[in-house]
Amino acid sequence: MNAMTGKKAPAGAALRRWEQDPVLSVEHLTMRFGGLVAVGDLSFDVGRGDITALIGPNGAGKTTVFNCVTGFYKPTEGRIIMRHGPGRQDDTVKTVTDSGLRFHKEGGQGVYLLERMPDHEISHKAKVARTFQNIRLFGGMTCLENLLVAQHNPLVVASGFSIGGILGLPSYKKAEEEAIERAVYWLERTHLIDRADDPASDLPYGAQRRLEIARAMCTGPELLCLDEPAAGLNPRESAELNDLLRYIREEHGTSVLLIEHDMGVVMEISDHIIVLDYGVKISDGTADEVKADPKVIAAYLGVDDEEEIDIPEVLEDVKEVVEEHEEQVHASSDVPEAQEIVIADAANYPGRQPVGSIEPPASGANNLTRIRGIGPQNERKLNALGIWTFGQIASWSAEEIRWVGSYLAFPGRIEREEWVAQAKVLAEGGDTEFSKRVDGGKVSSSRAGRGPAKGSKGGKA
Ligand SMILES: Nc1ncnc2c1ncn2[C@@H]1O[C@H](COP(=O)(O)OP(=O)(O)OP(=O)(O)O)[C@@H](O)[C@H]1O
Repeated sequence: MNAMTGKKAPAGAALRRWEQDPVLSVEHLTMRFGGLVAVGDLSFDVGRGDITALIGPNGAGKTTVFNCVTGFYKPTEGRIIMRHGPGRQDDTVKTVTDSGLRFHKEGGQGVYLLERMPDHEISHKAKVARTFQNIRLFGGMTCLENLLVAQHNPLVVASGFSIGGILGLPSYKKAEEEAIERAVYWLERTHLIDRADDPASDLPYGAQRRLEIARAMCTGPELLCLDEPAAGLNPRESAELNDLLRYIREEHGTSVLLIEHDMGVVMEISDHIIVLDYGVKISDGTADEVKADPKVIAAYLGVDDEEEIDIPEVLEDVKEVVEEHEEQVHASSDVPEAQEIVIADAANYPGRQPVGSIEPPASGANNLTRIRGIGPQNERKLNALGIWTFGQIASWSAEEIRWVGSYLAFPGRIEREEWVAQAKVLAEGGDTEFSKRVDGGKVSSSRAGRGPAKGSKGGKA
């Protein structure tokens, strides 16, 4: 079956590379919103290991396709097949379709019918990861924390849904170490390792885009779906993005499906381009084929030679996009649901505070995320140790610094001694450059301002 046409390829007709070995096939996809047909009877294949671009004018239906593939929308009609392992696996696809099951996997192979699966299964079982048009990082968490939270699922599984975690089982410790290793790897690959301890909302726009990709890659996807990854990037950042996507494909064999308006990016890196207009496919082929297609030129690339670009207007648009984005980051600065805290080596804790003080001291807790390098995840772990105030951190002994460093298992670039120095200033009621930015709302934090953590709870020892 040919996903482009929905028909069997005529005898003798050579299948395109992406038709022979598709990681994803979208077949006869239709999505209606009331009377509006956002996507109509759309079929295409995404080749394994390819960079595939979905392009088209505004409102063509690209994001709707992404939302159907990643389970945010249930399609009105159609089938979306994700495959692990080589080839079309037509027999398995038929068996799964006829059986009414959602997927079948065996050995290294698997067939997943995404239109039947909830979004969390699409990411964890079918291994499809995505980024969004408007960045959706946890702005108040550090870069490293954002990448650890993305791997929440394997950690929960390794902890036997928390019981093992509380007991500090080796499987949990190992999974935690692997999660950190993976996070550090992707921070290095995306040139963000020096910002590991900084809140995500404190990064420049282009760096946040890279962090989103790093976060998606931490889940070990087979297919990475990127919604306008180059939006708002300057030419240097766009070139870096191209290199990163090529690296992801070449070194990890991850297939990439992207929506992109930046034709420089699309034409340079895409192996395969699908063009939509009004929810319908108007072209499908290599960059050279699509560029030469009169339908595409008419619908999309056809810019009148006489037409002049109004630079001030473009800059105004960019400003709007950036402002909208900043609002989004601040809006999404909530900390996701807390995980159980593990204190595996509690008996050897050299600190003066009792381990596992669940409640803050009567005098109130400080907002420890005003210390640069302590994000909300670390703050919770410190609270679970009974550390609630700047004064406590300011008085850490060298031994305690070492112990806490290993407890947090946090390969931060900001030395613990630097935390202690900041804590000393804050404990005296002073400010640091960073705390001023937190207090001024310029950096998202676990909570607003300088005051005590109301209703804050630590984990169990
Ligand atoms: N949840 C929804 N409810 C109603 N209409 C929707 C919904 N989502 C999308 N649409 C409509 O479907 C059509 C396709 O929208 P979509 O966002 O998929 O286009 P797009 O190609 O991604 O556009 P852009 O490039 O501007 O992001 C548009 O007319 C849009 O208004």
